[in-house]
Amino acid sequence: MCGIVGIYSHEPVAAELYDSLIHLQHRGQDAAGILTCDERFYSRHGLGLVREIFTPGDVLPLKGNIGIAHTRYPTAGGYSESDIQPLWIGSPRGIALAHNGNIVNYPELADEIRLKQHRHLNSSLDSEALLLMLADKLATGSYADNDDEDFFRQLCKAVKHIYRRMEGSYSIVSVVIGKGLVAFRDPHGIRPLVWGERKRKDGASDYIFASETTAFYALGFEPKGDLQPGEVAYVSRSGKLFRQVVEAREFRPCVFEYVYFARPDSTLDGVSVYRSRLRMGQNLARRWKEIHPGHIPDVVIPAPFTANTAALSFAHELGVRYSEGLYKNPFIGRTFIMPNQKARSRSVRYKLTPQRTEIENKIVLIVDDSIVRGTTSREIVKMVREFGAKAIYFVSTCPPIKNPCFYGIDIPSRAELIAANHTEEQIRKYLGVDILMYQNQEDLVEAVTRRGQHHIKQPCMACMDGDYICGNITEQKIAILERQRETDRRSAAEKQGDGK
Ligand SMILES: O=P(O)(O)OC[C@H]1O[C@H](OP(=O)(O)OP(=O)(O)O)[C@H](O)[C@@H]1O
Ligand SMILES: NC(=O)CC[C@H](N)C(=O)O
Ligand SMILES: [Mg+2]
Repeated sequence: MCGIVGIYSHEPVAAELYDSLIHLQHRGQDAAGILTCDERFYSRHGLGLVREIFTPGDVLPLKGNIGIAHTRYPTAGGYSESDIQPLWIGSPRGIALAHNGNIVNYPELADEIRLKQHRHLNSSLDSEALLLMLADKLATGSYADNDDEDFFRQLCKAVKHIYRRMEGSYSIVSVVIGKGLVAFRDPHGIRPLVWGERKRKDGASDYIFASETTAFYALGFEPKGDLQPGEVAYVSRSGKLFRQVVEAREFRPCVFEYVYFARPDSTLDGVSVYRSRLRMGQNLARRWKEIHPGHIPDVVIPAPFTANTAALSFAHELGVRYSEGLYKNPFIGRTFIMPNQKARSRSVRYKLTPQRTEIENKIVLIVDDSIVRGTTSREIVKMVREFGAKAIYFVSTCPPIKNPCFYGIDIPSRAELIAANHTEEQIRKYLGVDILMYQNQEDLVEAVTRRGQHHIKQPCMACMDGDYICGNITEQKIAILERQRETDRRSAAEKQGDGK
């Protein structure tokens, strides 16, 4: 679930792209890159966290008033330098691109590119196939010609072709040398893409397109909303904004953005992430009272950080004390998006410290946003037991995750999903808790859609209900995709000298 950003400004953009990446760090911790342009591209990238990769001395020489940046959480390919984004090519024109999402039919498209078009793919990234297809369709015309309307028409045709051929999820920011900044969102709107405007004193405007609104306030951009499913936006070199929906299909924004991925201060597709998490906690507490009326805990403790918001409303609804009984070291990153199981397991104990005063001799109810592999929950329960809890209840604001995601969350195989292979009773025993309760799917959707100016009828929750909106995901295809990602990851881990 990478973070992407593109900025068109009247001043150099590199520093603002860096600042945006800091505000999108929660979406990807593996690698990051910044690319700017004037008459040529300037780029800098590396493996690791944004602060580890760039020094001011790296960022300031990146010239130009237009640029894009990316923070990566891999869902395809490996973890090597060649898979870092933004990607760019020099012919035709000079086009660069950053991608959030995952292209399901990448293997077929890659074969076509290699075997039929005899073109070279320099990475194992699905995003590269998208870049080549976009470049191909923009190959006519010249960058000397200055007709922005003409270019936008050509761009819309190119993106429409991508919509017809590329199955999966993709929110894209791109720069075309000599032309300007481009952004588009797949026709189902699976991954988020928001935009903002900053009016200058001279009346001109700067524009930003990003995965989330998180950096807008700091950079002085006013949030203007979301790109619609199937919408293309273009800011020409002279600063004119063009927007057009070229092909909308059934809108299916990913529900897991609200559950876990997005930062709580973001508003995505008209719904406040923070408020949706409060409603998740409220709905879950109402069910708890219905299903387990005699089991009122002494204290409600979140599995920090993401679950904090839902735990707050859960405790409020139950009339029980909310307590930060597990302290999370803020300097350690998110566990779930770490690339391998060894790193994830090690990390839970390393970053969380139980507080005896909040746990000992108490009936503790732990709220987490999700139980995916069960790594976090099992480890936390052990820690809370060690600190003397009398009984432990565990609730998850996300229903059981039983199916792989092929649209941008790196859970591509059922083998690693605890709920795909175990009953709730088995999971309860595995976690070592007295009561385990999951949110149900209806209550989750209700929590996301209850308020806000939005058009969400049914979010994508394929990981819970198996309803895959695109990519012709059959049982046979699932098996192929599971094997393929497993091979990718294994070879990446071998290169890193690390087991899975
Ligand atoms: O069942 P698992 O595979 O362990 O995954 C689920 C856990 O991972 C995430 O936390 P994470 O530590 O990534 O980050 P957070 O601080 O945002 O909660 C999520 O919030 C759950 O706690
Ligand atoms: N999480 C994402 O959006 C990943 C984008 C792209 N598929 C990659 O692996 O880099
Ligand atoms: Mg967590």
